[in-house]
Amino acid sequence: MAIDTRILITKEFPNLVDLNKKNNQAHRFMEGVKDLIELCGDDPNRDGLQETPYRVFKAFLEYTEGYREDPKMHLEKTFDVDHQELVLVKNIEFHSVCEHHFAPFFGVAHVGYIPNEKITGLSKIARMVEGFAKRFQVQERLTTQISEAIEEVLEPIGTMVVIEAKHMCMCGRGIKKTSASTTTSSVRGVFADQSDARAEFLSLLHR
Ligand SMILES: Nc1nc2c(ncn2[C@@H]2O[C@H](COP(=O)(O)OP(=O)(O)OP(=O)(O)O)[C@@H](O)[C@H]2O)c(=O)[nH]1
Ligand SMILES: [Zn+2]
Repeated sequence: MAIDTRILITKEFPNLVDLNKKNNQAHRFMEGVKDLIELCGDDPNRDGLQETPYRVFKAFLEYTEGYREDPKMHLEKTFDVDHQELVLVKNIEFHSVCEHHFAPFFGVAHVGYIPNEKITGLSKIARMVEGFAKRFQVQERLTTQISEAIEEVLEPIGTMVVIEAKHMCMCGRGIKKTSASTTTSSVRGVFADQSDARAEFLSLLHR
């Protein structure tokens, strides 16, 4: 029997769904997924696909939860510490969605900065990365947004971000290069001005 997906979503996402409005956002999204299933050549009413529009809606809310926060906010709780040396958080795993194909891309972000009085909690850097990753993205913008957030909130001596990722739109479709990975970087302050600073970041990164 078909479940009333609108009732389920109302319980889980009360702010997004108003059951009294037939044409609410969740309902429109799920109708779109049903159309997609039909256009691809399958039957949205067959047993295995009946709950799929609801699942896809929930999944997209998760993929895009970064739109419903300001990721910079996570950095705002700072501590005054006299440490003007590199702080490098390596291998922050992330999952994002490529804005061209809605295919996943995922990998690791390495985030380094040289504080100028203000430091933030290490987990907050990972939270900020998550906030920018959970949007429709390209890898270059993700990389820049992370470095600019650190620059803006922590006002450090310099910031350097390197992201390594695999794009499913290049692996499972299109050119189908399953081994290809992409590295991007964004440098600000002392990392833009001094090759020594970049070299220190890279030597700690590859340790
Ligand atoms: N620069 C950049 N390109 C990306 C990213 N994610 C996906 N792409 C690329 O976006 C491009 C979109 O190209 P289009 O020609 O408009 O789309 P397409 O016909 O599906 O391209 P193919 O993937 O070559 O089949 C492709 O080359 C993708 O590899 C990203 O994060 N950064
Ligand atoms: Zn893509």
